[in-house]
Formats: sequence, structure tokens, C-alpha cells
Amino acid sequence: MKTKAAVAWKSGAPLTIETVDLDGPRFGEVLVEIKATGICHTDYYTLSGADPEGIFPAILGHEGAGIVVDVGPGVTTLKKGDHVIPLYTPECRQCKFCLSRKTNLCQLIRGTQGKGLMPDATSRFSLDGKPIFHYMGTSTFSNYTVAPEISLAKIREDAPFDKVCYIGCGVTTGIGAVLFTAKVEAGANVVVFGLGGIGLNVIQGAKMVGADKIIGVDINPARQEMARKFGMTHFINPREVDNVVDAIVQLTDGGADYSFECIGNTQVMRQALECTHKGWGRSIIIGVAEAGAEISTRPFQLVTGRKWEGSAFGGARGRTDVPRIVDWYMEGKINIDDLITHTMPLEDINKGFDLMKSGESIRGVVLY
Ligand SMILES: NC(=O)C1=CN([C@@H]2O[C@H](COP(=O)(O)OP(=O)(O)OC[C@H]3O[C@@H](n4cnc5c(N)ncnc54)[C@H](O)[C@@H]3O)[C@@H](O)[C@H]2O)C=CC1
Ligand SMILES: N[C@@H](CCC(=O)N[C@@H](CSC=O)C(=O)NCC(=O)O)C(=O)O
Ligand SMILES: [Zn+2]
Ligand SMILES: [Zn+2]
Repeated sequence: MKTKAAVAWKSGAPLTIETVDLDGPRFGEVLVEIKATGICHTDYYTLSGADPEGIFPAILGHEGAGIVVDVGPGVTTLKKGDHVIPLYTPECRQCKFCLSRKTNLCQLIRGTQGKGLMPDATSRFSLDGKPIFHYMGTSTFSNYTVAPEISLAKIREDAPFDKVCYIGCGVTTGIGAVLFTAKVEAGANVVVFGLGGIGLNVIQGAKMVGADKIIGVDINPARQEMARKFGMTHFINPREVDNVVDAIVQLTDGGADYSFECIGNTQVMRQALECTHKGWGRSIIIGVAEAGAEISTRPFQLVTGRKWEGSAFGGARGRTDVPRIVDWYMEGKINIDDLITHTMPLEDINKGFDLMKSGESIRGVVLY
């Protein structure tokens, strides 16, 4: 079949809208009509050329929601008409990683996914007979996409695609990092570095679990208002204090219980670790840093009890947890609507990237 898609031909270049060829689903695969997709900073990271796994030409996008149109042989858990959210972190429930119960990082298809291919090591997308690569197993910047069955979470049918698509990455990453990775307890002091599409959801998660002080740190003062609405109690603009670590240590009587880095800046990652409390502070890295970047600190920071950790997709097991998070939204327990500041047709997707880069949008969503 043919489908409209935004194609990334090379790093640093705007996406172009093309009518591409899409082969039908093979064994264990599903054809999905994408109804809406968010634009995440990680799409920009890959497009910029900073992602060691970035390959071109590719169809980016990993924050979508849509309807099953067709299923390939061997598919047992989904059928035509089901509503789904594609998962860049699949959940096979069979691999060593899934069975360990210690991680959400299912590895069954990670190798081919990172090469922009389906599990059988081929692509379903092409143009003029030349393959176009998939991205993160999802490629939601295409009106129709093919994904493995294990990379799709079935969700309730009354959930609006234009809102719950954001659960495909940003909402789950932020709230999940608090609930599933850090397991923040009521009364804890929490610091969030970077109040964008991810950080604001960390704030929302911290409020949900009853955190005490929720300190937001951002160089964009315009982020303050939205962050306060989501539960931030204190705001620090690093450009307005001499030393951001000292400022946090003073505010929290010795350091934060938990910190979350939601930017992808290795200098800030160090600050995020060092502002946590001696003896028990935990710092969770969410931001994705550019290829080759390294983090550093004095080992003494760890010897004296701080822990440096990371979180991917909020530690969520997608097929299990994503439908629950959709329920939380439908029950009014989490706010997604206010974070989706811009919507646009696929033809305007490059404007969506510009709005994100300029700090004007929190989340831009493409509506098909
Ligand atoms: N680990 C994971 O599973 C995931 C990681 N990510 C990563 O999380 C990061 C954040 O993504 P989004 O929220 O979508 O990005 P965003 O662009 O919406 O937000 C970034 C925020 O950081 C602020 N910022 C930039 N430099 C700063 C600095 N030096 N100090 C303080 N604030 C600063 C910006 O003003 C902005 O508000 C990205 O690196 C993205 O790739 C995104 C999704 C999932
Ligand atoms: N391709 C990058 C790795 C980018 C990365 O860390 N991605 C996150 C999700 S970011 C979503 O917006 C992730 O889930 N990581 C786990 C994984 O297995 O990729 C690189 O090679 O550096
Ligand atoms: Zn993302
Ligand atoms: Zn698995």
C-alpha cells in the first residue's frame, strides 16, 4: 500500500512529506493506522545527527496512537479495529530481561530495532524500490506503520488519540521514572532539571505520590507557570543563582532525596547527582546525551551514599503499564491536555520541531 509519511533523508535537514510504499505485516507484525503522534526531543536528537544509532533515510516518530488495520500470521493478541499505542520498549514477556522482573528493557528485538529494521532484518518502507529505515520500532511520522505485535499496547477505545499518543513516550517516561524507577515516597524532596515535555511529567508524578518540596530547574523562565500548575513548589533559574547545587542543598536542608535530569546535558547530570542528600540521595538520568558524551563526578559522591541511576521509558512495561496510564488519564488522575500546547497537520511537522527547539511548545502533536 501507499502511505503519507515525513521522511528524514539526512541529518540536520528538514523532513519532507512523501507518499511511500509500505509492505503488509509479516509474521508477528501488525499494520496500524496512526491517528496522532507527538514530537519528542529524542526525534530531534536523532535528526540532528547526535544519535549513534541514527540512520537515514528513516521515518522517525515514536509517540503515537492509532487503530489496527491488519495483522500478520501468528498474531494472537491483537485484531483489526483494536486501539493501540506503539512501544519503542516492547514487552515480549519471554526474554531474559522480561523474565528477570528487574527491568523493563525487553531485548528480544533490540538488535534489529536499533538498525531501523523489523525483527526479520528487513524494512517495510520503501520509495522507488529503495528501502527507508524504521525508527525505534514505531515510525509514527507515517500515517500507516508496521510494528511487531510485542511493540503494541492495546488501549481502551474511548481514549482520544490526540491526547493519549503522548503516553507513548513523554507522559510514561516522566511519571514512570517517579513511580516505577525511583519509587519516590510521600514526603520526599524532589528536584527536576529541565521542565519540558518530560520534566513536567516528572513533576506531575512527584505531586501524585505526595512529594514535599518539588523544585524545578530550567533556564527558560517561561516554564515556571506551567510547572507550578503541575505541582512545582520552588523554581530555580540556574542563570540567576551563583551555584545551583548550593541553592538546592540550602533549600532542602542538606540535599534532595531524589533528582531527575530531563535535559541530556552531562554538566547538569553532575549537578543533579551532587545536589542530592549525603547517605541516601538518588539521581535518575532521563535525558539522552549526544554520541560520545561522558559523565563524571568525584567517586567520593558515591562513597558517601549517593546513587546514580537511569530510566528508560519510565521503567514501564509497555503492554502492561501503558493501558493503566491511559486509564489514569481517562479517570482524571493525570493531566495531559495542558501539556499539548500545539497541534498541526503532518505537512507542518518541521514547524513542530521549530516550536520545540525555540522552547515555545511543551508538546506539539501531529494530527493525521
Ligand atoms: N530516557 C528516556 O526514556 C527518555 C529520554 N528523553 C530525553 O529527555 C530529554 C528531555 O526531553 P523533552 O522534555 O522532550 O525535551 P524539551 O526540549 O521539551 O525540554 C528540555 C528542557 O530543558 C531545559 N534546559 C535546556 N538546557 C538546560 C540547562 N542547561 N539547565 C536547565 N534547563 C535546561 C529547556 O529549557 C527545556 O525546558 C531529552 O534529552 C530526550 O531525548 C525523552 C524521552 C524518553
Ligand atoms: N539511540 C541512542 C539511545 C537513545 C535512548 O537512550 N533512548 C531511550 C528512549 S528516548 C525516548 O524518547 C531508551 O529507551 N533507551 C533504551 C534503549 O534501549 O535504547 C543511542 O544509541 O545512544
Ligand atoms: Zn520520546
Ligand atoms: Zn522481552
